[in-house]
Order: sequence, then structure tokens, then C-alpha cells
Amino acid sequence: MRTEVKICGLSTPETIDAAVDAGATHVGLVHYEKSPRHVDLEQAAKLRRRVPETVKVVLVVVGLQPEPLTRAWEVIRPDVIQFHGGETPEWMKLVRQHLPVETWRSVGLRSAETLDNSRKFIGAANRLLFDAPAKALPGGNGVSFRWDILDGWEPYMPWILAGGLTADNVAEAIRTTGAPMVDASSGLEDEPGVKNIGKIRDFVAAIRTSAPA
Ligand SMILES: O=C(O)c1ccccc1N[C@@H]1O[C@H](COP(=O)(O)O)[C@@H](O)[C@H]1O
Repeated sequence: MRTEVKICGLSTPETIDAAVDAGATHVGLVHYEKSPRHVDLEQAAKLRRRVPETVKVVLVVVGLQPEPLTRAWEVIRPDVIQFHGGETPEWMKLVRQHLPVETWRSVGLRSAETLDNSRKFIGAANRLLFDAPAKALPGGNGVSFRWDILDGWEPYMPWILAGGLTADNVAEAIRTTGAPMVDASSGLEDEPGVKNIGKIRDFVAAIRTSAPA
């Protein structure tokens, strides 16, 4: 199956267009003020309108309270909300009941035990997004986790590989883990928050030319 690709932390029309043209299946907008990739609601809504229907828009949030989350959904109308903080399964289930949106949950993978704990998101998340454990930011740190934690894992729900992916390591990452979807952000930048269009193109090309796992 064709590997799905999300390019995250986009904040300009040019980089949105570059990700779409390169063949990304998903584009990510980070709505989190502490991030160098933060976009406010107005910017995010404008960027969202550039994205064709064939590409899904993912809104990344961290511990956003109910009212601002609903407001963000109303203004941006993302296809997916990616919860990247300490959001509980119960809270995510409530969101799914009230908003017509897919929910994804990040899990910082430290060990096989953290992998097993992610079962609690069955029924709350449509997909799990495996990233390195939080550092300065909850995500977007450009750090990979030990992919061997996934050795022998039998996926019980759709999942995504994230954390420190670049054009140089993504083919190996897919080969090693069998990831059906990959997600990259800071590895495609010249400096925090500034995406490089060439790096976006090279990243997607590295996936499309790599042999399937
Ligand atoms: O990108 C951010 O600034 C960010 C902030 C808060 C939560 C998540 C964030 N990004 C997500 O982190 C992962 C990994 O990113 P990277 O490739 O290692 O930079 C990815 O899912 C981003 O969507």
C-alpha cells in the first residue's frame, strides 16, 4: 500500500503548495503558542482554504480547553485533530461525539511499556502517532525514538511514525518499522519554524522511490 505522508508545521502559502504538489497526503498546522510553528486561527483558516479536498488537513493542538478547541474547529474545519499533549482518552471520546472530525493521539515512545499503554486510546483515537518522548516542546523536536521498540508489535489500530524524520532517514525508517504513514516537521526546516521547500520535496521523493517494507 502507498505510504501516507504528513508534512507538519506549515505556516506559509508557498510551503502548503509545495507539500501538496510534492504528493503529501496530509498537511499539518500547529496551533500551539509555544511552538515556533504556531499559526493563529485566522492564518490557519487561510492556509486551510488552499488545500485541495484530496489532501487532508491536520490541526495539531496541545491541551487546548473545550471552548478554544471548538472555536478552532469552527474556524479552521480541519479533517483531523492531532492531540499532542496530556489529553485523556475520555476527553478525546467526548470530542469525537461533538465534532465531526478524526482524532489522532501522539504517544512518546520510551519503552515497550509505553507502547502497550497506548491501548487505552482504542475507541478514542482513529490513529496513534508514535513520536519521541517530549523534550523542550511536546513534539516538533526533531528527535527519533528507538524504532526497535516497535519490533514484533502487532498493530491494533492505524498508526503513524514521527520524530526526527528527514529525507535521509525516512526510507530506512519505513523499511525497519513497516510504518504505513510518516510525519515530519522540524527535519524539513532551515531554522525553527522556517520550512525549506527543497527539503519537503526531497522528503516525499525519498518515500515514493523507496521499496515498500
Ligand atoms: O511541530 C511542533 O512545533 C509541535 C509542537 C507541539 C506538538 C507537536 C508538534 N509537532 C509534531 O511533532 C511530531 C514530530 O516532529 P519532528 O518531525 O520531530 O519535528 C510531528 O507529529 C509534528 O506534527
